[in-house]
Amino acid sequence: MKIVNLGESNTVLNRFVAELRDVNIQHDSLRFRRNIERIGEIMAYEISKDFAYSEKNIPTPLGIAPMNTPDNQVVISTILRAGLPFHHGFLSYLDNAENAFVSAYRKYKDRLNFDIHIEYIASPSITGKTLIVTDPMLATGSSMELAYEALLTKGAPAHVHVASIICSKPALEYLKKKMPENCTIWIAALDEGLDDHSYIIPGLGDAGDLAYGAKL
Ligand SMILES: O=P(O)(O)OC[C@H]1O[C@H](OP(=O)(O)OP(=O)(O)O)[C@H](O)[C@@H]1O
Ligand SMILES: O=c1cc[nH]c(=O)[nH]1
Ligand SMILES: [Mg+2]
Repeated sequence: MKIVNLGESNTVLNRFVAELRDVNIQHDSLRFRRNIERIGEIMAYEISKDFAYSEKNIPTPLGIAPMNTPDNQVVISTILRAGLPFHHGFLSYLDNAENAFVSAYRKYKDRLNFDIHIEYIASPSITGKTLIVTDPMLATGSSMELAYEALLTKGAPAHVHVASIICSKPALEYLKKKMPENCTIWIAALDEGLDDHSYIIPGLGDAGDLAYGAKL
């Protein structure tokens, strides 16, 4: 397993993450969604450096241009709801990828305890493919673990990329144990811990609500 924290380098990515976190900026939901999307675009570009490439002869109006292009069959998979703008960012750059969607939500038994429910999955076969599972937040890591388990009912991927924006240290430790050896975890920030409601501290709050509004 490999872990890549893109936030460790000083790039414009860190400004997009800062804007997601900033209470004075994050309530602009259009900007919030677009920043998640922009981070998806950057992460897709970074992950594409891990793909397998082969040379193809591309016909131009004036001749033949030898070009190295990727050969991986990619499936971008997203955990609803907060994953949607992230998914779109990935799809902007990996536009010939296939797509999968999984629903995961926290059902609170009381203020502190919850189960995660997976009720919906729409996915092509993932056998032999490069599976990218995207979700902007990894708090306990349970939604990612359960979504990945649900996706395994659709085949055995050749490689798995977990792509997230803010990951808590406990979630990273948890996923190191739960995800397979052929997995790379990509994050943009590693935060210290969780509050008693299992929200990431300092985190950004509720990504789904900030992107799409409060739910009942
Ligand atoms: O690592 P975990 O402890 O499982 O928490 C992370 C999950 O929480 C968020 O979704 P949420 O359940 O808030 O649903 P939403 O996107 O519909 O708001 C986030 O997008 C993850 O799916
Ligand atoms: O910090 C958190 C935890 C779960 N879901 C979120 O959107 N944020
Ligand atoms: Mg969710």
